[in-house]
Amino acid sequence: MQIEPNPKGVIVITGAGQRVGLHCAIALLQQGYQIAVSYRKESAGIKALRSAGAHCIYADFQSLNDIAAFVEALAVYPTIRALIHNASSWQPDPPLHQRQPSGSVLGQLQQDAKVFDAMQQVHARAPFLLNRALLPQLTVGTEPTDIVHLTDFVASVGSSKHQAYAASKAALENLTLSLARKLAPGVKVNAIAPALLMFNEGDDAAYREKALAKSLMATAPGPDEVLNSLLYLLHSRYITGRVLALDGGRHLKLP
Ligand SMILES: NC(=O)C1=CN([C@@H]2O[C@H](COP(=O)(O)OP(=O)(O)OC[C@H]3O[C@@H](n4cnc5c(N)ncnc54)[C@H](OP(=O)(O)O)[C@@H]3O)[C@@H](O)[C@H]2O)C=CC1
Ligand SMILES: Nc1nc2c(c(=O)[nH]1)N=C([C@H](O)[C@@H](O)CO)CN2
Repeated sequence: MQIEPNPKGVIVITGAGQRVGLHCAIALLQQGYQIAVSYRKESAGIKALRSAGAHCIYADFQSLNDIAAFVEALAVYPTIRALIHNASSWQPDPPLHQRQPSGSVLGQLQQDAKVFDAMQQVHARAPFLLNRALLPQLTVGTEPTDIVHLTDFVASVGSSKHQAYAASKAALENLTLSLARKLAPGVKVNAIAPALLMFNEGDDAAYREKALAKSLMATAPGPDEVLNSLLYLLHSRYITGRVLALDGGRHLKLP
């Protein structure tokens, strides 16, 4: 079965059950786009999106079977206006090991590899696979369409505690460049690289103060900043292969 094209088009957002993804999905629905999202947790956000008319599809992007099922579920749309890769897991690196004479090296490597592989799978492999699989639907019409990768400020400067996460976001930034070359002029491919956008529930006052002090603007601007950047990219007919920095001037803050 194919779904009648919505005049504003279909926007696919991954990981839209909460926070930035949810905020953007709701706002874009209100602007008249048809929205299809991926989720893992059946959250209040997903229930709200479903009742507002969004197409909510279960997918864990560490699983190739789930990625295939997600692509198959999206086959109901003959065309896709934009594909927004927001799904992400901010996992810290495991603690550095003290080598024990009797300890298992393999066990330690497995623990480290689990985090590294998870980060690459969610942030680099899944977008790479989805971009290729959904390309036919992104290249139907004559108007340019969009792929947007949500990366991170740390992709360009590294992170001592989230090395695997930062490396995987750097991989995604590099895919932005390759894909922009490959797909122009039919598809614009850009990245949005935020520094701190919003805190997590358990972040204490000391952490918040330290995190805020890292940027010149010294604020946590919230998800609207990403929405505004997305709309800017969707409305542009010229920007491709760029990384939009949403970092409050953090690049100018000396350590
Ligand atoms: N928040 C911030 O301050 C910053 C955010 N960013 C980036 O902006 C984007 C949005 O951030 P934010 O809203 O905070 O992200 P969150 O961590 O709050 O949410 C990300 C979403 O990704 C989904 N997800 C996680 N792992 C998987 C997986 N294996 N397969 C499929 N989906 C998965 C989650 O789904 P579910 O809930 O269903 O499990 C979740 O809804 C992310 O790409 C993030 O890296 C960058 C810098 C700063
Ligand atoms: N997927 C996520 N990525 C990131 C998160 C998050 O909660 N989920 N949070 C951050 C932090 O806000 C950081 O920028 C400052 O502490 C980074 N990435």
